[in-house]
Amino acid sequence: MREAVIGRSLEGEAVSAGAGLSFRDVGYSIAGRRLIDGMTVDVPDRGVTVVMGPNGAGKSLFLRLAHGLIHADEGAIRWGDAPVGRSVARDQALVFQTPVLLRRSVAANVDFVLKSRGRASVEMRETLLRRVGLTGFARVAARRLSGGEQQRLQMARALATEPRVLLLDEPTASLDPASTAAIELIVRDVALRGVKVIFVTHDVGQARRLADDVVFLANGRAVEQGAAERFFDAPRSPEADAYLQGKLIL
Ligand SMILES: Nc1ncnc2c1ncn2[C@@H]1O[C@H](COP(=O)(O)OP(=O)(O)OP(=O)(O)O)[C@@H](O)[C@H]1O
Repeated sequence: MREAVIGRSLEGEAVSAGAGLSFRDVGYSIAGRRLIDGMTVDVPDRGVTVVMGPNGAGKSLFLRLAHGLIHADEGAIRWGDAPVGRSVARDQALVFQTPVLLRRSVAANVDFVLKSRGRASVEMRETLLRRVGLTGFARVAARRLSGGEQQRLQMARALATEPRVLLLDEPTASLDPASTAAIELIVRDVALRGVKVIFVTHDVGQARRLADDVVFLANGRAVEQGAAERFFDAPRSPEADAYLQGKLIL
């Protein structure tokens, strides 16, 4: 079967860009509809950046633009000194809400990614499975795992690429609190190891637990960004204020 790409990284290939992300006046339209509109964002090169905003705000498009999966019509997107592009994307892993896995064993799922980097070994696989709390699951068919376990396996596959940047698009949206906590632990561990994390979520509690800084989007624009503590204590924009109070923004 065709392998679904969840992230790419080429060992030994130097990428000059630092992990700091900047959007400058970025525009993106589909069929004449302006979905991202003059978006300017600066994301620090360390820690966990949480991206929040109402449905349709442009969070997924933001991640896809940042990863180079789609291309801006206007403006500039850079990671450090380098424009977003293939060489930068190779240093990143992107994890979606719905796990994208091979219909094979847990071990085969991790080995596939390790092999693609020429570094498959039982030891590496076991280390990765331990990091995501799946020790002892190697021979289990991936499709037999619970939703939370599948998402942890997807995290192991992402980490197998040794990304410098981990982009997560609502990875816990369909998980129960225990599975959500497990993913959050992994995310914190990854960030402590120096990997830049950009995490899209609707869950304000989760955002408070994870965020070092926040980017808040509404209507295809970044309406607010900055340190998490300040954002949650005193949001400056009416949109973020309404969102944090659970009020619908149209
Ligand atoms: N391929 C596409 N074709 C047309 N419109 C699109 C496409 N992809 C996204 N959009 C529109 O762009 C807007 C932003 O979409 P996006 O998926 O980034 O929102 P989001 O903030 O991630 O929303 P949600 O919280 O619901 O996941 C939405 O109005 C969506 O309908």
